[in-house]
Amino acid sequence: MSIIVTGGAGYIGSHAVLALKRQNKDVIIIDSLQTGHQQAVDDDTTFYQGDLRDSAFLDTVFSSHDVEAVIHFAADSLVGESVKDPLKYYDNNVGGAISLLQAMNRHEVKKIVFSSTAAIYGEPQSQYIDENDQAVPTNPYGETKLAIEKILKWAENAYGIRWIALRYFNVAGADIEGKKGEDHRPETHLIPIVLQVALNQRDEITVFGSDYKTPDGTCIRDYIHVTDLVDAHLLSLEKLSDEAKSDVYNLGNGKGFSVMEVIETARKVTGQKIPARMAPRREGDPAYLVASSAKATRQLKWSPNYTSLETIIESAWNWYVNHPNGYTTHK
Ligand SMILES: NC(=O)c1ccc[n+]([C@@H]2O[C@H](COP(=O)([O-])OP(=O)(O)OC[C@H]3O[C@@H](n4cnc5c(N)ncnc54)[C@H](O)[C@@H]3O)[C@@H](O)[C@H]2O)c1
Ligand SMILES: O=c1ccn([C@@H]2O[C@H](COP(=O)(O)OP(=O)(O)O[C@H]3O[C@H](CO)[C@H](O)[C@H](O)[C@H]3O)[C@@H](O)[C@H]2O)c(=O)[nH]1
Repeated sequence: MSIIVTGGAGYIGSHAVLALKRQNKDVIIIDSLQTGHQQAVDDDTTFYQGDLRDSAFLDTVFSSHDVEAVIHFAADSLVGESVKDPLKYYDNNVGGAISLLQAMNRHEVKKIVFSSTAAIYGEPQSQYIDENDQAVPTNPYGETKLAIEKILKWAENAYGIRWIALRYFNVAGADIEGKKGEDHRPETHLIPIVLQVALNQRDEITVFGSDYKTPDGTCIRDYIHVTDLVDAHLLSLEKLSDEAKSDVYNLGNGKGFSVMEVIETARKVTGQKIPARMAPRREGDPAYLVASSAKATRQLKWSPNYTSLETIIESAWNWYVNHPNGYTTHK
C-alpha cells in the first residue's frame, strides 16, 4: 500500500517524504512544481508532475497504485499574495482539494491528513490558542484553509472519507541530517530571511514593527521544527488507521519567541552580525500567536523533540551553509 504526498517537492512535503521513507513506507509524490523543486525529490521516489485540478491526471496516478492514504500539502500559502489575488487561492487551494477528494472518492481512498494553518484563527482570542477558539480568518489564504476543513466534514458525511486537519503555527528549521531544507521563492518567512542576511545575500533584516505590546516590542510567534511537525502527520496516519474519528489539531511548540529573539539567536548560531532595521508594522500581523498543542500531545501522543530556538535555527543554518543557493536551479 502506498501513501500519496501532494506537494512533496515543497518545503514541508519533502520533509514528510523523507520521514515516510525512513519508516520504509511506499511514497508517491504529486507536485506541479509551481513552488516546489525537482531537486527536492530523490531519484528513488515515485514522482508524478502535474496539477491536482487535473482529474484525468489524478485518475492515472490513483489507478496505477494501491493507495492507502493521502497527505495533502499542495497549496499556495502567501498571505499577502492571497489578499491581492484571492481567486488564485480559492482556485488552487479549494479547487485542488475538491479535485483531490473527488479522485479519492472515485478510487475508494478513505484517509487524508490535511495541512491547515493557524491563519484560520485570525486575531487570537486567548494567549494560548486552542482548537475551540473562534476561527475568523483575516485573509483569503486562511479562509481557503478553513473552507477545506468544512469540505472535509461534509465529504466524510457523504463519502466516508476520514480526515485529520493539522493547524500549523510557524514551521521552521531543516532536516537534522541536512538532507532537505527550505527554499521558498520569494522567501517571506523570518528565519530564512535572517539567515540569508547572515550569508551576505541580503544587507539587513527589516523588523516589521517594534511598538507591539510585547516585552521587546516585536511580534511573538510559535516556531515549530519541521521534523516535529512531520512526526504529527505520521501519528495522524496511524490514528486514522485505528478508525479514530476525524479531528483538528494545533501544532506548535507552545513557546513564543519575538522577532528580536530570533535575530539574537541567529547571531549567536551563525557568528554573523546580521544588521537589523526597525520598520513599520506589516499589515495583518497579530502581536502574539502561540499554540496550545495539548490536544495533539494527548490524543496523537505527539511530543516535539526540537523545541529550542537555537536547535531550530542551527538546523536551518546547516542546510543554508551547504546549499547557499537553495535547490540551485529553480524548477
Ligand atoms: N510553511 C509554513 O510555515 C506553513 C504554515 C502553515 C501551513 N502551511 C501549509 O503547509 C503546506 C506546505 O507548505 P510549504 O511551506 O511546504 O509550501 P511549498 O510552497 O514549499 O510547498 C507546496 C507544494 O505544493 C505544490 N503545489 C501547489 N499547488 C499545487 C497543485 N495545484 N497541484 C500540485 N502541486 C501543487 C507546489 O509546487 C509545492 O511543491 C501548505 O498547504 C501550506 O499552506 C505552511
Ligand atoms: O522580513 C521579515 C519577515 C517577517 N517578520 C516578522 O516575523 C514574524 C514571523 O513572520 P513570518 O512571515 O515568518 O510568519 P507569519 O507569522 O507571518 O506566518 C506564518 O504563520 C501564519 C499563521 O498565522 C501562516 O500559517 C503562514 O503560512 C506562516 O508562514 C512576523 O511577526 C513578521 O512580521 C519580520 O519582522 N521581517
